[in-house]
This record gives sequence, C-alpha cells and structure tokens, in this order.
Amino acid sequence: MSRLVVVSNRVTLPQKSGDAPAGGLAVALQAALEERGGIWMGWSGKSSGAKEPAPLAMQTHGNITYALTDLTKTDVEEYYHGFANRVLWPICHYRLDLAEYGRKEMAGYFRVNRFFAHRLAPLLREDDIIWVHDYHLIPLAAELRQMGLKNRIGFFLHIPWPPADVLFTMPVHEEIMKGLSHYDLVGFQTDHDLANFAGGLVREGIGEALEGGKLTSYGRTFKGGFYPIGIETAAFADYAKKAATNLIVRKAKQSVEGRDLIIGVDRLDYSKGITQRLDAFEHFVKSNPGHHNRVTYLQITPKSRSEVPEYEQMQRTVAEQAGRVNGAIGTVDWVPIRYINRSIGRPVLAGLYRLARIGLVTPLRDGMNLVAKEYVAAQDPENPGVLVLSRFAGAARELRGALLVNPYDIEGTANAIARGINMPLEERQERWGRMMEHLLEHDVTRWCNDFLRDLTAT
Ligand SMILES: O=P(O)(O)OC[C@H]1O[C@H](O[C@H]2O[C@H](CO)[C@@H](O)[C@H](O)[C@H]2O)[C@H](O)[C@@H](O)[C@@H]1O
Ligand SMILES: O=c1ccn([C@@H]2O[C@H](COP(=O)(O)OP(=O)(O)O)[C@@H](O)[C@H]2O)c(=O)[nH]1
Repeated sequence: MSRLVVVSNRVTLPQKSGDAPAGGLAVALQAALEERGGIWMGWSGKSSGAKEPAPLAMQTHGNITYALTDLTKTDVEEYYHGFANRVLWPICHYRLDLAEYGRKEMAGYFRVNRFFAHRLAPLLREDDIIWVHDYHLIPLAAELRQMGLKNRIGFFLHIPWPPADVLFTMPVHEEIMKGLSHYDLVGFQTDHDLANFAGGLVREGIGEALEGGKLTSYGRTFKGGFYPIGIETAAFADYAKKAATNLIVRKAKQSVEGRDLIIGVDRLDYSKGITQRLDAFEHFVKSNPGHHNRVTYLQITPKSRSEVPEYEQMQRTVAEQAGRVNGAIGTVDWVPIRYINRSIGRPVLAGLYRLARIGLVTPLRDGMNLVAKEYVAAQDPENPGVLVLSRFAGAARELRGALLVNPYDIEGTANAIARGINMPLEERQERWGRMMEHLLEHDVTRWCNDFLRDLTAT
C-alpha cells in the first residue's frame, strides 16, 4: 500500500489526554495515515511576522509525521483572509455581493500555494499518494506538476461549487479551473456540486465530460466524483448517551425543564443563515401564542475569521438581533433566545443536541454541514428530536427524514419549527430511523476509504 500524504490549510495534531476529542474528519484522516504511514502537512496557524518562516516543524506520532509551516503576516492576509476567505469562500457560497477581488490577494494565494509545494516536494517519495483538501490549496497540484511530480494527487472540496454564471464573475476563474485539472481525482460533497463543475467546463468549451466520471480539460484527463463527508456516527451517538451525566448538560437540562429546546450550532459565518433563522424563530413565537414561554432557543456560535471585515460586522449584527428579539418577545420570566459566542467541546455538544426537540440547521448555502448529521446521531431512539434542515446544505441531499426548508422563506421555516415541535412520536421515530441508518452506513471512515479507493484506481 502506498504511503499517504495529506495536505490541508489546517492540521489537527494528535489529541493530548484530557483534550476534547478531535472532529470526525481529523479522526478519519489520522486513521488512514496511521494505517498506510504518512505525512500531514499544513499551516501551523501562526505568523512569522515580516520574517521568512522557519523550516517546517516536524513531529512524528506513531506512523504519522506532521509537518507544519508558519506563514508571513502578508501571506496570512493575502492568501487566507484575502483570497481564500474574501473571494473563494463568498463565491462558492453564491455571495457575489461579498467578494472583494484584489490583484495583490490573488497573487498572494498563488504565491503561498507555490511555497507549500516547495516545502512539500522534498518530503515526497515517488509512489506516495497525495490528498489535498479544500479551497485554500486548489493550485497546489499544478505547482507540484511544474516541479516534475508524477504522483497520484487527489483533491476534495469541502465547500459548495457554484454554477458557471456565479464562478465566472471571479477574475481568475480560468486559473482556478485549470488548477483543478492537474489532479487525478477531484471530489465534491454532492452530485449538484459535481454537476456545476462539469457543466461549467462543458458550457464554456474548456472541457468535456467523458464516460465513467472522467473529465477532460486543458489537455488533461482526470476523474470527478462526489463523496458526501460523514461523521463518526457510532462514536458520536455514544458521546450523546454518556453526556447525560455531564454537569454542564445536566444544568442545561434543569434550566429548560418544562420547555422545548431548539438548538442551533454554527461558526459565526454569513453562510449559515443565522439572521434569517432568528427572524424565523421570532415569527414562530409571534404566530404560535400557545408556545409562549414554552420554548427556549439555544444558539451556540463560536467566533470565526474575525479579521475578515464581513465576519467582524456579523458579530455585531447577530448579537444586536438576538438582543432585539429577546426584548420584543421575552417576558419577565422567559428569555426566549440564549446566544452563546464561545466554542463548546463536542462531547458536551452531543449531550445538548440530545436534549433538543428541534435541531435548527438553516444555512443559506453549505458544503455539507456536519452539525446536521451530529444532531441526528445524538438523538435518543426512544424519543428523537426533529431536524429542520436547509435544502441548500449538502446534508439535505442525504437526510431525507428532515423537515427541509428554504431558509430565505422566514414564514416557511417558522412553520417547520411549529410542525417539528408538534410532531407525534411515531413520525419522529420513523424519520430519525431512516436518517440514522444512512449515517451509520455512510460514516466518515467510509467517506475516506471511498475517496482513497477511487484515487488509487485512477
Ligand atoms: O479553518 P477555518 O477558516 O477556521 O474554517 C473552519 C472550516 O470551515 C469549512 O468547513 C467545511 O467543511 C465541512 C466538512 O467537510 C463541511 O461540513 C462544511 O459545510 C464546510 O463549510 C472549511 O471548508 C474548512 O476548510 C475550514 O477549516
Ligand atoms: O461550539 C462548537 C461549534 C461547532 N463545533 C463543531 O464544528 C463542526 C462544524 O462543522 P460544520 O460542517 O457544521 O460547519 P463548518 O464550520 O465546517 O463550516 C462540527 O463538527 C461541530 O461539532 C464544535 O465542536 N463546537
């Protein structure tokens, strides 16, 4: 079996005892790396200031070597905050209005990809399989090929891929499309993302879709596929069950006694539809007087990418909105919305999901949305809650037992909340059972194995 080399912007180092367990993606990648032996390379998350970054920091644990690089302050600004998170992220989430193009940032993005390639190349062996993750590193394969590398290289995009009319508003879309053609396998989250990608190639006359999922463009033939990422379903269900004894979860349970709990968990990101969701909750309460003082909506929202102006602005918008809605509909003995701006460890999160009658997951656009899957996995089979899910999350392609909503339709989402709260046990169990069966079969280990099997076969 060939050695595996994973490259991603963020790297999850092995957990120290006492740390909260890593997310499913990290667990699955670490397992694949451990089995084959391998390297996981990425950004350390640190800046070297104006100085040239020090050589790669290497640490080996078992069969895995972690190779981390710092980036200069300018690199972080141009590559990560600038192009990745102010151009590619909004464009891929259909937010043309928020994309801020700048030649400097574009150049920084390609420069950092070249820098990654030059740091990675000396570590590689001829028969290594390389698996690159996400939008930060699209041009990496092209850079490696330029250096003469012939290895199998796969790419997985964790976020959506938009239709041609959206993508082509981005000045360097050709370079980005060309970058993907240097991989042997390009994986997306859903069939829709893959169709958008292949459709864009064909429509613009820069490529063709061949038999067997093969694509050809810019003189290269490669495979395209969709691989919906899963979670560590069985382990997550286990955390949720065990969390009943956790002090924080017990306190939360006591504090909502006699009320139905609705839960939302999202990074503070405009793609997650948090403001529309707060509007929908307000509408639900106003149009269902019988539920006054009978529901609590817990929104857990850790800060994210705060250096990017749109995110910084959102912190204020959401906090103000939560305060305004509480002011408008709350009473002396009822605070309808609890808004938390901190990250909660996954075992506690699992327990909170299990307490909630409704999991409210309403992104305006999302690659997958693991929270939706975790909410389902955490439920008590005897008394499961209801998932209210945006049709624009990748997860909606799989979780057909959810109440699917259009998050832009505030009244529609409010109606789905009401329907979920009033849903009879039998229907809840039937819907949950279908989703859980799917999640157990399509867990994150299967996702990892499917991708690597197809990459190996290219
Ligand atoms: O690294 P950050 O800038 O702090 O952002 C966190 C991660 O956000 C994105 O997550 C995506 O991947 C999930 C797993 O496949 C998927 O469920 C979700 O829909 C996506 O938004 C991003 O793609 C990651 O690279 C970031 O690390
Ligand atoms: O306070 C929090 C909020 C979120 N998460 C985790 O962060 C991930 C979010 O993934 P998702 O795909 O939903 O969205 P992303 O943030 O990757 O866009 C999930 O595994 C959550 O359990 C967490 O551990 N603590």
